[in-house]
Amino acid sequence: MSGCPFGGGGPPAENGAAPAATAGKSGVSRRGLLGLAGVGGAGAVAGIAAGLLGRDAVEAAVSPASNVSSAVVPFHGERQAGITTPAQDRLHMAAFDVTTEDRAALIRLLKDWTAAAEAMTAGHTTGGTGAVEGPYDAPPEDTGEALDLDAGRLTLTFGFGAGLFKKDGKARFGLEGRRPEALIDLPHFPGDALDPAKTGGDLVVQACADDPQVAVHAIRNLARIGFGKVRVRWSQLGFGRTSSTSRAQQTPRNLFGFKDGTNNLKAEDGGLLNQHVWAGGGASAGEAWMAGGSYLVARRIRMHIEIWDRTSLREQEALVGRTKGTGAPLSGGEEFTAPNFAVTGKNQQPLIPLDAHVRLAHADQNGGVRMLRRGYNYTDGSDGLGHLDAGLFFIAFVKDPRTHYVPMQMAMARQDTLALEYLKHTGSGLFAVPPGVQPGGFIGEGLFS
Ligand SMILES: C=CC1=C(C)c2cc3[nH]c(cc4nc(cc5[nH]c(cc1n2)c(C)c5CCC(=O)O)C(CCC(=O)O)=C4C)c(C)c3C=C
Ligand SMILES: [Fe+2]
Repeated sequence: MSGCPFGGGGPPAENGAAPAATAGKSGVSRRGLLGLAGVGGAGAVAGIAAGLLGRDAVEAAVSPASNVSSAVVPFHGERQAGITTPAQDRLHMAAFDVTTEDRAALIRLLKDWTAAAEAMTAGHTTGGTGAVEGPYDAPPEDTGEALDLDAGRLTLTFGFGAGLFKKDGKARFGLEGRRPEALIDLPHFPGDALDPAKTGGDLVVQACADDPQVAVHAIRNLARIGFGKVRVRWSQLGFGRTSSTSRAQQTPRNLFGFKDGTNNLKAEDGGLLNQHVWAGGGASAGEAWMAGGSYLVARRIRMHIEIWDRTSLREQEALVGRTKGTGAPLSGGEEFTAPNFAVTGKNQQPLIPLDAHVRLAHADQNGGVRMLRRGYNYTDGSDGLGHLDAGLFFIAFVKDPRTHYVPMQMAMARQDTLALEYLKHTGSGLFAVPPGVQPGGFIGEGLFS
């Protein structure tokens, strides 16, 4: 761990941000604010900070969580971090229902979340006084469990659900005409067994980090800041990324034991990202705020691992269409060899079966569309019937879910034997992820301008 993340060097960021060194803060220290506290008391600090110094000064005054990580992923940038930035190993995602109907309160929340996200992704505590420097008789501004931990490459990625725009037939927050057409209500897919308590949400926050405590701390503090304005609808912990988002990363494995993420879109795929991941400005002026953003599809997919574990290796490989050991396609070669769907074996049957997952998911079968997958394994205890509630928390970022997710999911739900016999979708969400935040701006600013 090194010195201040705003002062040091750093590699170029992959979210279009300047390196940490130039991302830029003026560097008012927490100690400086505490000096003010001596004049008016710590309680006055918040008022001074919020009212007189302005948000930049408050942001700059965040207190270091202790050591500052060299592993800081810049929060600011053209795109939000947590999409093409290298996938970390831990996830805590939370969806929130917005309980206030006050537009100003919602904007205030997004500004407060921005300030907290800037602080936490830099390895700092939240608020002007952090976890232990505030008034003794008031709850601390930061919950404290990340003290002594570094930034852990924390990324916080924010998205807006359909319920932010309209709920129970009523437009909300003056956002009529601003809902992007691509932010559809996902259709019911055959076999869906969605739990309403694990589905939907007006806002989503994806927290990814190297350390689960860092990710959990981040969501917890955002929920605390949102008290009285938002309520957690569902949250999901994940471990063991199930995708690579950079060619520098080794392909990880899912809970079926297979390499997952081999043929994922990766940060290095520049032009393809424009084609398949980054959203355009939409057909109407009202949705221009989404240009450069993306759409996040989340699906909680339970895997029937006990049945899988009694399935032969031959059958497992046929279901996936790749070998379990190396991840090579069944048509031959090594992990990154392109699958050949035409080649047949001794019995004239295709080496990659017609119902294999990789065949049905491949761009050739889906009008050329691709997606950037960024999912995680999960286990949430057991179901009381002797089975683990385990699976894959599928996350994908796509340019437009109508073309880049729904048709592929529909085909899988109908024809993919892996999906039909071994998977059950129990939760779901679709969120519009706005472009990145610039210094001095706030999350989703364009939506409110
Ligand atoms: C609708 C999209 C997809 C869902 C849902 C999905 C679920 C799912 N996938 C696996 C395991 C693997 N998937 C692999 C490849 C793959 N999967 C999708 C899409 C969905 N998967 C795509 C687009 C691809 C790439 C296809 C290609 O272009 O070749 C693989 C192979 C390795 C890889 O390329 O990543 C595995 C293994 C599980 C277990 C699962 C649900 C629990
Ligand atoms: Fe897949």
